[in-house]
Amino acid sequence: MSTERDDWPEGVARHVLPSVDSTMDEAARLAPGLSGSAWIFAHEQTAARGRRGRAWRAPTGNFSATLVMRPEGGLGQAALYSFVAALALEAALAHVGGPHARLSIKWPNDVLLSGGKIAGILLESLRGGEQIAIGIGVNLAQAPDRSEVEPEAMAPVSLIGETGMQIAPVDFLPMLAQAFDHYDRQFRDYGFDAIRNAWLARAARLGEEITARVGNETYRGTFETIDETGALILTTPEGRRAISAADIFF
Ligand SMILES: O=C(O)CCCC[C@@H]1SC[C@@H]2NC(=O)N[C@@H]21
Repeated sequence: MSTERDDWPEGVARHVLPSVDSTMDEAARLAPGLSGSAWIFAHEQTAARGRRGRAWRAPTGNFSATLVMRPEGGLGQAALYSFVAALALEAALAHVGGPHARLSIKWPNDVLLSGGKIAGILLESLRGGEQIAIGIGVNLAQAPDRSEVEPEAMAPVSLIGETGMQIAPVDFLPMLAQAFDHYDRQFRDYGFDAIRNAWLARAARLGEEITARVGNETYRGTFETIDETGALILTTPEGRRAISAADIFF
């Protein structure tokens, strides 16, 4: 189903499914027939996945969707969309969570609420990078148990648990789609600098000591900034390091 309403970005398609294996898989199936952007939303996913092959629990009541789009600047720019998506997600959650919701973004794209992980973003390239799939899962109603995630990972939290606010996942979709459209326009009009500045204003632990795990190596240092490629800049006792992929621990 594809519809358009006033609270929905112009020219963007919407597919609403009762249940699906993973909205990422559905995105890959639909992508060849999509000329523009499309949000694929599911009330429930039975085989959702997270980053690095981890499983992702997506029960009814939590938000699950994937945006399929053609990235500005091709595959080279595609990874920067994870910052665009994180900003959009933070904005949509701020809208729902109200002024007291303590939101921040953990590099590169985990949105935190009250210091716990409320949402995850998974970016995959489709059809050789011609299109990208940006999968977003939000614990609106339920968070997995602490024992279900790695011991060093951020504690999972839910919107309802931290703020008492309740929103149906399907009602969260237009808020997120509009917020994404807003930051996507900023990216297209003003480049990554605009996104980078907005992202840094919301960054968790900026200027503080953090740990980055890159494969088997672990680096501890001060989180200085992110560069024009989105890499995390860490000042360690051995010098300045640009890290483009890592697990981050506080
Ligand atoms: O590991 C993470 O933090 C990323 C989690 C991404 C989960 C979302 S839910 C919607 C989309 N479909 C999936 O199978 N995964 C993503």
